[in-house]
Amino acid sequence: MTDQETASALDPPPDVVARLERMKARDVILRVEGLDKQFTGRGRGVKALDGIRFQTHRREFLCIVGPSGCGKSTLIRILAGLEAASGGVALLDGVPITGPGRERGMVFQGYTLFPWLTVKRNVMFGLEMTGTGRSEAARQAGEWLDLIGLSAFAEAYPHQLSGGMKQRVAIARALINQPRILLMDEPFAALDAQTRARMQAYLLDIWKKIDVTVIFITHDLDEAIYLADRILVLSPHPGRVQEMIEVPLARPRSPAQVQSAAFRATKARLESLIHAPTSSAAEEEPYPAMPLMANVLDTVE
Ligand SMILES: Nc1ncnc2c1ncn2[C@@H]1O[C@H](COP(=O)(O)OP(=O)(O)OP(=O)(O)O)[C@@H](O)[C@H]1O
Repeated sequence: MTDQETASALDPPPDVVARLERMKARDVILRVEGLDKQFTGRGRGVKALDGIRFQTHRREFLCIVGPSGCGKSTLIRILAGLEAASGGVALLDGVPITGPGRERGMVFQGYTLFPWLTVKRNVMFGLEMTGTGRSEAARQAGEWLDLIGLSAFAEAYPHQLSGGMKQRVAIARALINQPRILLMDEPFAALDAQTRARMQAYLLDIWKKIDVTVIFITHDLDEAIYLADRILVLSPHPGRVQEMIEVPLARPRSPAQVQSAAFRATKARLESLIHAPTSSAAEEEPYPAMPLMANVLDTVE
């Protein structure tokens, strides 16, 4: 693809423009203004985030990508209220985030189900914690288990489930409290490629059916393009907003779109941003040349 072909493939077609316009006409649900994070401690401090600024609209699917160490997890932990910012503010429906809250659901990479509770009790947990009676919590958990196709496993324990099933339960557990935002930090990274593809399609299916905004961190550019309305690209050392990219692909998404010019152009654009040389002083050192081990007498290349 020439640069010109890439540029024109990045222009969304009219139906995608119209959908993105409808999305931007919805209320802003999350506004992040000048967010900084400085880790202090023994030795020198680390500036993880510097002046992060963006906003998401209700029912948007926003992915966040960037090189390792650019502060993606730090950012989502601040949005979850698990970490305090050093400066700036994140506002959910206009209210500053100062700690965890039930209007934010979370799904992380590690399987975070309680191993000593059954699948159904895991899903009920959030409701019971916020004061819903056990029978009502059980009724709602039953509905969610139907929705995620795991009713037959209601009385099973997490160790009896596959990785994909565990993450489906984790998603149901996060959504049962009807959060405004679902925060996902590499939720499918530990799954094999086939299960991961099924989980992506499955997540889009749920997202379509309920009123929730998704913020999804991933290392996988194909995953980001397949899922997102827009992709926030961060640069490292310290993490800064590099670009917000509108994904020029129609919905519903399908695996066949991976072959399209728009998909390939978006991936090329993301790769050029993420692998661009940085002028930062904290740039990674090249690996030193490695000597052969003393007992290696021939070469393999
Ligand atoms: N608790 C902490 N104390 C000190 N430094 C930290 C802490 N947590 C993260 N950092 C530093 O902040 C920077 C951003 O880390 P973070 O884990 O948010 O990046 P990331 O983009 O999620 O990385 P990865 O893609 O590898 O998961 C890194 O330089 C990291 O070493």
